[in-house]
Amino acid sequence: MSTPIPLTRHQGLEALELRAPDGAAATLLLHGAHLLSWTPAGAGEQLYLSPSSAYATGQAVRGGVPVIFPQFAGRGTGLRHGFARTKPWQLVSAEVGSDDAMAVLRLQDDDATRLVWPHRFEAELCVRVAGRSLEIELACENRGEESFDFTAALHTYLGLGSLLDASVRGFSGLHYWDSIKNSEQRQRVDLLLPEPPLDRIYHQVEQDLTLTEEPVGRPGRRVTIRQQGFADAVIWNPGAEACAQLPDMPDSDWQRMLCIEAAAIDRPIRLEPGESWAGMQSLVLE
Ligand SMILES: O=P(O)(O)OC[C@H]1O[C@@H](O)[C@H](O)[C@@H](O)[C@@H]1O
Repeated sequence: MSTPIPLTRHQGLEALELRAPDGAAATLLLHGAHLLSWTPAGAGEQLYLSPSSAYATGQAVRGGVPVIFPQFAGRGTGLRHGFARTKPWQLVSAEVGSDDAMAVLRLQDDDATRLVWPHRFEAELCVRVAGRSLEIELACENRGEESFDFTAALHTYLGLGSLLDASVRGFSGLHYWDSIKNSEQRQRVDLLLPEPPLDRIYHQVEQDLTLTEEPVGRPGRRVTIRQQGFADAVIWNPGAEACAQLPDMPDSDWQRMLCIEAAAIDRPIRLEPGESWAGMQSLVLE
């Protein structure tokens, strides 16, 4: 048995409040299919959301989980980080099940998207919360008559008490592109103590990543991050200087976030007519 979730409004935009029977919850905007909030059952907010973010048509929200499609960053001739994060998506379904809450949103090509990316496509984003877990799945189908390539990411902003207490594990032996040093590097140790500015694209990420926060005298936190269908993982923190240049983020908030993104960048996804692809990022609060 399932119960439909009604559309509501958040910051003046259409939104869905997902709440599973066990209390796990998430807030999803139709604008950009942007996930703003994730609170696992019995726990607090896990995502960073900028208090100075804009909520307006054509603008991207700073924080939560922006959907990056069909272009990652400036790697192409299209819009930086693609158009998906600034377009209105359509509601396909949203319901509370016996042990979860789930929503599916859809984006199709239109005159505006074909102007910047001349392809016919149908993308879907599915968000599911249950207990201590969050699953975000992005899928895309080629609805046209020619093949196309795209890059994509689920640009997850994890919220932190303090970056100083945070570490990430799971990168040992991986090669990465350091976008700040503009060079390819290899990570030898497993442990990453984020020292911003940090902007890396790790390749061939097959193992789970673990974000740990260990504040002195306060309870710690561990989130396991798994990805499927996405070969790369991006770690990004702007640091003090670049954060001060961001109009939609308070100057000191780089200390309160770390982006861990499931991404397909290094080898763009190629879809032949009629073909489809799906990639998922799942997060579990231990
Ligand atoms: O400011 P934007 O467009 O949301 O991008 C934020 C960051 O997104 C990350 O994914 C990129 O690796 C960074 O280079 C970029 O600065």
